[in-house]
This record gives sequence, C-alpha cells and structure tokens, in this order.
Amino acid sequence: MPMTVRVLISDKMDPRAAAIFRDRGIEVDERPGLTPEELKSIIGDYDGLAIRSATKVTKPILEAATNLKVVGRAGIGVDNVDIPAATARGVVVMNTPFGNSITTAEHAIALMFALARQLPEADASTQAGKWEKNRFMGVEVTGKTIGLIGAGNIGSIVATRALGLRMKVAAYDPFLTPERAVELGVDKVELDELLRRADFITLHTPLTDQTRNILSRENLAKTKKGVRIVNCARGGLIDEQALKEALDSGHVAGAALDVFETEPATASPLFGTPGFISTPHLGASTSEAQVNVAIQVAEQMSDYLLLGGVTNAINMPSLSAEEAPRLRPYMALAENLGKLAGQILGEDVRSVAVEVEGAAAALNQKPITGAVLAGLMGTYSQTVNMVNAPFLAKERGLDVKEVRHDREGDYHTLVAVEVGTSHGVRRVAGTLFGNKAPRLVEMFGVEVEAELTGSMIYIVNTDAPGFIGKLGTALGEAGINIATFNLGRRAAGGEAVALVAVDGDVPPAVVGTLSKLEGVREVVPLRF
Ligand SMILES: NC(=O)c1ccc[n+]([C@@H]2O[C@H](COP(=O)([O-])OP(=O)(O)OC[C@H]3O[C@@H](n4cnc5c(N)ncnc54)[C@H](O)[C@@H]3O)[C@@H](O)[C@H]2O)c1
Ligand SMILES: O=C(O)CC[C@@H](O)C(=O)O
Repeated sequence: MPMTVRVLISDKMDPRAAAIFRDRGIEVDERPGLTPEELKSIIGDYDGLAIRSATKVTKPILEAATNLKVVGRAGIGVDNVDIPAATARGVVVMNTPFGNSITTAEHAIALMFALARQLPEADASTQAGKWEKNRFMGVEVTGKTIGLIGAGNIGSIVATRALGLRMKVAAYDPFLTPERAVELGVDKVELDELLRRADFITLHTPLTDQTRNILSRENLAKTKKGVRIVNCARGGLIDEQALKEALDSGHVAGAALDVFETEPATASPLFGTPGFISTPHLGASTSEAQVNVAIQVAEQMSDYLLLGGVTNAINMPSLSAEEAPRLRPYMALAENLGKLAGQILGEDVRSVAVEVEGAAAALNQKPITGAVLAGLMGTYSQTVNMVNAPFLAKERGLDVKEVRHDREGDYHTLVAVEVGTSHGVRRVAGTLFGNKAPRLVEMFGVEVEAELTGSMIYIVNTDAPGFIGKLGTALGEAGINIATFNLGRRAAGGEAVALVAVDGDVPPAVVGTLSKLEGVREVVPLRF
C-alpha cells in the first residue's frame, strides 16, 4: 500500500498550494498562526512544511520534526529557517526565488514615490479635514540618482523601473559583474560613492554577516543631506536608532521601511517620526505574487516528496523531476555500495572516490555521490541521509572525489566506490541489470555478483573443497535459512568470498560459530 505523505502549511498561503498538494495525492493541513509550542507538538506527523515568513523553523522545531523531509518557503528569504540545523537533520530547504520579485520591486518604487511626495502624511492630513496644500512640498524623481545596495533579482527590476522614470541608477553589489552592470544600464560603484551620490537609497540584499547594519550610523553620516531611504529587503540592514536620529536631525529627509529588525514590529523608536513611513512586511503581498509562490512551492515540494526532484534547494544540488526516476536505481545501487563498504570497513575511512562509467557518466553525479556517502556513514550515524551526507563528510574531514569515465568498460554502466582506510584502498562496484536492478559485481578485487538485499553474511575464507557444505550445515543447525549464495574467488585455492543472503538476522553467536569454521578469515553480518 502506498505510504501517506503529509504536508503542513503553517502560514497564510494562497489556497492553490493546498489544492496542488491534494491533487498530487498528498494529505495537507492548513494551520496558520500556530504558536512555536503548538508547531513543535504536531510537526512530527509531517513529511513537508510549507511556510512564508511568520513561521520560525528553529532547531527545537527541527528536532521534533522526526519525519520531516522538506521545508518549502513560499518566498525568497529563508532567514526564518535554521539552515545548518535543517541540513544536519537531512531536511531539504527550498525557496521560490523569482515568484515575488516584481511585486517587491514595485513596492520599493511605491515607497520611493510615497517618500518623494509625502503621500501618507498628506492623506492623513486631508482626511482630517485640514487641506494643508502648502505643507507638503515634494521632490521629483526624474534626473535624481537612486542607489541600489544589492542588484540581484529585485534590485535589477528596481533598476529597470527607475531607468524608465528617467532616474540615474548607481549600484553597489560586489557580485555584480561589469558586463551585467552595462546590460542593466547602471553605474557599478563602491558603497562610499553610492552613499555620497544617491538622492534615494534602496536596499535589496539578503541579511548576512556582511550586510548586517550596512546602513550603520557611520554610513548614514556619509549619505547626501536630504537623502530618502527605502528598505524592502530585510530588517537588520539599517541601524534603526541611528536612522531615527538622522530623520530627527533632518539629515535624512525620509525613510520607508517594509521590514524591521524585530518582526512583527509593533513598537519602534521610528514610529511617529516625521518623514518616516512603514508597511508591515508587505513587499510580497500582491495576489499575483502570492499565487506564483504558492503554486511554485507546492509543485517543488510535491516533486521532492513524490519523485525525489529537487528545485531551488538552498542546501542541496538541483535534480529535476525528470532526472529523478532515471537516477533512482543508481542511487539505490550507490547507497548499497556505501553500506557494504561502511559495514565491512567500519569507521576507519579517510577518503571516498565515487567513479561512474558508461551510461552512469551521462547522469548528474552529485546525487549518486550523496547516496554513497549516506550509505557509508549511515552505518555509524542514525541521522545521515543524502541531504546532510556531503556536509557530514566534510565535517569529518573525509576527502571526497568524483571521477567520470564516459567510455564503457565490461559493463554498460558502472558505479564504483573506492574507500581509503589506514590499511589502504578498498573498492566495490556495481551495475544495473536491465537498467533498473542494482547488482554488486566486484568486491575488494574479487568478481562476485550479488543482489545486496535484506540480511546477508560476508565471509572470506580459503578456497577449499567441502567448505560450502560445512557453511550450509552450520547455518542450518543455527536455524538460519539461506536465500541466495553468491561466490567469488581470487584464484583456485586462494582467497574466496561468499555473500550469503539469509532469512532473518544473524545473531553474534552464529557469527562466532562461522568464524571458527576451518579456513574462515572474516565473517561480517550485513544489513541492506
Ligand atoms: N519585503 C518583502 O516582502 C520581500 C520580498 C521578497 C524578497 N525580499 C528580500 O529582498 C532581498 C533581495 O532579494 P532578491 O531576490 O533580489 O535576492 P538576490 O539573491 O537575487 O539578490 C541579492 C543581491 O544582494 C547582493 N549582495 C550580497 N551581499 C552583498 C553585500 N555585502 N553588499 C551588496 N550586495 C550584496 C548579491 O550579490 C545579490 O545580487 C532578500 O533579502 C529577500 O529576502 C523581501
Ligand atoms: O511571505 C511574505 O509575505 C514575505 C516574503 C519575503 O520576505 C521574501 O523574502 O520572499
């Protein structure tokens, strides 16, 4: 029977998101406004969590999320998600990077005009019956310089709109290439020059260690007298207390904030300051943007939960929903090769090289490598999976290498794993029969063909007549039924390898008995 997949939508989201989940056979609960305690108490029931900016996906929430596989952010900023904690727990975090960009850029332009013409104050005064025609003298934007701090998706759209308004555009963005600046029609400048030149400053960066407080007291002091500032990006980019003082002194003529250091911002020293305008994080709030991000997040999360496709993930390489089914048998093979090596070699692993050959070389190798690492490290860590395996491998100092051979060898497709240990390099390799059935074909230099499945016993012995009979008898006496027997050997009378699939677990006492059989060098019970 197919497993039930469940998603929780914990913020207010366009109903089209829930409809998509349901259409794709996913059970969905819409519970906006949960307290952190309530979320923590129910999150263990869900495979996916769809959020906007209100839900804080903290470490304690993730620790309680024992079934969670994906967090989908219907929007851009993921600063309300503890990404390292999600990654460590193997939870994919994805966002929808373009769905609300136009809307947010338009909000920045709207706030710029609201500042230029003091629209909120003029509206309040007029509706209060004052008709203060002489109080509200505005400024034109035509011919003025707008300074963009951050010229990514949203900043670039603001640039095009500002150029359409016949403004001059200067942009400070260390990652903006000169070619892109020319294409956009903006002047690429350093921050100090932007601060000195801009009549309007608008912020469009994420909040990072480099951008936090980018409009600090010191930098605000470097701005042109009479500057007007818009922030539709993230709270924390501006020193709010210093901004208040700059507004009070008249150095800054106006400031419009859609985002605050602490949200919801129900109190702020800025509230009531002349020249200050605010909106409650409305940058993305248009029906068009909310439909876009709701549809996109639901499609992306469903693709991941149902097909393994990964789009717009912050903590994992992309994998299209079309690629995912082709990769699935490879990932099963890769994970089992990793498990095989991990169970036999233990924690003494220093390096891992994953080689793909023939048909496998035409595929996206990252998921194959992730599956090998997940299988390998899963033998000594409970919480490892494809998402966190590359990070955990790095944390452990494992040297991970990927090798690709386009040519076919003995098999039309092959995945090989070379594991470096303190005793040297050991190699296991497998192929797909009929492009779908994973099979081990080589183990530590011995050709042995086996399906890695269920409970198995790995035995190394000296090849000698009668050994298989003795082994069968020992297992029979222990009440263990043999399902399949797979054998390989280096040379007649030399080292031989047996991979025996059995029904049920192999107790340590049986491992002890088998180890004492004549000629046996090594016995390892395996689980796949
Ligand atoms: N108010 C809202 O409702 C709302 C809606 C959507 C997005 N946002 C926020 O807007 C911001 C921009 O979003 P985007 O989609 O344009 O992101 P983006 O990633 O496309 O662009 C961000 C740009 O910032 C630049 N940048 C990074 N560090 C910088 C630094 N130290 N100095 C200058 N530039 C730097 C990057 O190079 C990039 O070009 C994000 O913080 C996002 O969360 C807010
Ligand atoms: O969901 C929202 O309303 C805000 C979205 C915005 O902050 C974003 O980063 O996309």
